[in-house]
Amino acid sequence: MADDGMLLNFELGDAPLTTQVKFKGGRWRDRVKAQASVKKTQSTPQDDANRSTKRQRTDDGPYDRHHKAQRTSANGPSEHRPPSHAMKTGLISSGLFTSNPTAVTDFEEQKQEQPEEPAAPSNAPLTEEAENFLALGLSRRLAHHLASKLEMKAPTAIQKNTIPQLIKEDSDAFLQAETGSGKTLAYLLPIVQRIMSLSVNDDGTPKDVKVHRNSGLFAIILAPTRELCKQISVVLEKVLRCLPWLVCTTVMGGESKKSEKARIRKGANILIATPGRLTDHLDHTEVLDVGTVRWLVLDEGDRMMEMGFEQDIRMIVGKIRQDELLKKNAEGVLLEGVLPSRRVTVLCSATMKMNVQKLGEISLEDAIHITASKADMEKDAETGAVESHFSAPSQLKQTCLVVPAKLRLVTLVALLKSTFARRGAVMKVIIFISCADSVDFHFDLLKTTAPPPPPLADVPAPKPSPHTASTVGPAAYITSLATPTVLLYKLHGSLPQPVRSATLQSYTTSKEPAVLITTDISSRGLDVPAVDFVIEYDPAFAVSDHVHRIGRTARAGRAGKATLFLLPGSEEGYTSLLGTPPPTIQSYETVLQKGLAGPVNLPPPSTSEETEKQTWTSRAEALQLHFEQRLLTKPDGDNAPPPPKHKAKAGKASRAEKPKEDPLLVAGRQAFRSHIRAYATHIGEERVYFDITKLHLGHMAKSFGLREPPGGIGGGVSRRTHRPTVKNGMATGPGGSSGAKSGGGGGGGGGGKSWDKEDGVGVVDEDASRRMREKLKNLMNASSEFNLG
Ligand SMILES: Nc1ncnc2c1ncn2[C@@H]1O[C@H](COP(=O)(O)OP(=O)(O)OP(=O)(O)O)[C@@H](O)[C@H]1O
Repeated sequence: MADDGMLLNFELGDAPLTTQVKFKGGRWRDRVKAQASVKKTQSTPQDDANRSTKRQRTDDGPYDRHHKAQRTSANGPSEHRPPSHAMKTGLISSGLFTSNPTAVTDFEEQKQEQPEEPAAPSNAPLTEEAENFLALGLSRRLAHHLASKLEMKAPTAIQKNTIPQLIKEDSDAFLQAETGSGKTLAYLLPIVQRIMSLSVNDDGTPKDVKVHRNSGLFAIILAPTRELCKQISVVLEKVLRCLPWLVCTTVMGGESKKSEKARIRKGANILIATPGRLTDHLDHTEVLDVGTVRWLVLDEGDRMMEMGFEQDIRMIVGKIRQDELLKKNAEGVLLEGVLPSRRVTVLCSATMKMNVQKLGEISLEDAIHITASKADMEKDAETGAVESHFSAPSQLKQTCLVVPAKLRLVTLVALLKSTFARRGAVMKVIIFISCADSVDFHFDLLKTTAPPPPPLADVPAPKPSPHTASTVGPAAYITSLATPTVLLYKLHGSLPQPVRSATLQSYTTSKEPAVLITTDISSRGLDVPAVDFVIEYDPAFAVSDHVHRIGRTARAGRAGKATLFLLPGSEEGYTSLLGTPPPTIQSYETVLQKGLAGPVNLPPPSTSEETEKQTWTSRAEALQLHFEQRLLTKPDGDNAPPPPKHKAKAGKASRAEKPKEDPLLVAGRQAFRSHIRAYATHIGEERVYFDITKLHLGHMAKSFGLREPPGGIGGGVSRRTHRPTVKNGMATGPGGSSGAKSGGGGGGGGGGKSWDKEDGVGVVDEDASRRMREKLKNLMNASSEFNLG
């Protein structure tokens, strides 16, 4: 799974936490009844078995772990609500609205600070009267093709500043502009224009020189993910339709190397590649000649560095330089005057960090910094410094939802339900989740378990694609009378490439409202223009990733909304990093009230009178209870029968005879573990907001439909009382074996240095965290970039 091989240096223990449930409100008799019933419902037969087994494991250390107390509400919503339906029927598993930490933000005060007027789009194309592609130096043929076939009549600001520069000058360039501002065409159009000029005069008449696919490879474009490579190649193919003698091709992990070799042999003028696969071809595909390469574009350069492609990029740059020197003598005549006399490197990113500067040092020489705003460019040229411009498109409406951990899942459902309440208002949503296991789990949880409706006699049923059978399905819970069908999609780096491509294609072209649940694999460059709403259910590992994630909406001047889920307390401080104006902070109660104003379709169907009478709080409780019960259902649909008491106490022997668990429960536990591990990989500067020691694991487990946190997060490692020794970068010490793998409930605790927290949760040091983050990202985003085959 996605986090295989993750090494942890903290111990959260696998002992179950007993959830302290306090019921408030209603009659005391109801409270006592509910308390008694929760004890009964919380203690499932399976839990009993687990607990008794764990108590016998003396090597696991104490299991009565102390958790940091969070600020709890003195008068949460439950204070004034009537006893809910679930309470009356004795079905409560634990108080959803009790013992929750309260937000530190003053919502009322914050509301008043918000500007009333929506901002004008900052990444839209300019007006036709002000600018056009002809004036920027593109040929009539190309400009006409853009206007007539691609409906692009005027450039965007970054295109306006980049195209003339790259057509006239041969200096390296660093393009930095907001997400969705048209950077792809900003670097593609000048390259195509100059290659075209080899064989066509300015007035459109042909030259004597005939350029064709075998004339040489003139440009290489590197991108971090296969999805992005594919997307760039689609855009380029559309542009090249007016110049059919020019050819582009792609090489990327997950595709057949044999067919890639065959395409290279046939000849191409522009190559789009992932760095790993290109270095592989440079090593093994003799026919790949990079001696004529005049442009090297590094799209999403910072991401490539984060993903550990530095060595590959060094190798590619070195190889092009070396072959360039050899080639100059042989074919200099053909290229002279029209193509750049030297290799031009173009770096491209919406965000810039130190690692991009490093990338610049590897590949750029005297690069000019091109941004969408001339004022920024002039300032940078004056000061000689390249400033970080981290901003989201101004028309993008950002909100933060401060949700206590226990209420996260029901709030997500309520948010989606109200999003699709009006037909056609929102067509495409993306939900970002921290790791692949959690994506899998939420996809399975939120999709319907009902069989598909029988096909109508006179309408042939559409043939389901074998590639999307496990990644696309109709959603449950979030549909409404107005929007009876919402399709759910999942996408992450652990899926096979054909599945990834087919899923993305199906999501992009879906005519039904669609929700894509995904990891950061979809955060960079992905251009699905119709995305109206981005939900960051788990915050990004770094604020720059947040900028890219929310940038999947509000593209090219369109409107868009983004909502970030935060936990009450220190996470709220994260909003200070999110630019100006800061996002509006919303209360989860508003979302729940709106989303659960009407009944949620939960089996078994209740009478309409019964569901109509429910309040939003009781609907939320019923929904949470429903999720928890789904996880406790045996695969055959029955609830697990209680095992005989003697078996529960029988220690090891009983483990072999455990009743079969629901796959959803197994997935929920795995998702929880991976999520907690992923949480520890927030970058150092932001860990003050995302402090793993402040997470309430019991509450967080509830958001995975679990009644208690599963074991095995740093499993098998005893509580540390003194520092482990560090060997070869791996921590060893009591209970932790160097190099042991985590995951699947077992595992070890290598990889870190400090274990200095009283509560047994080790602090992850910066270096270990970086390694973990890299590893996680690699696994999430480009797992098979490194498994070329
Ligand atoms: N001149 C233009 N007129 C109209 N639409 C345009 C123009 N240029 C680009 N677009 C559209 O804008 C959208 C965003 O373009 P692109 O993907 O190149 O943005 P980007 O700046 O690379 O974004 P990101 O940083 O998120 O990768 C695309 O759908 C593209 O078709």
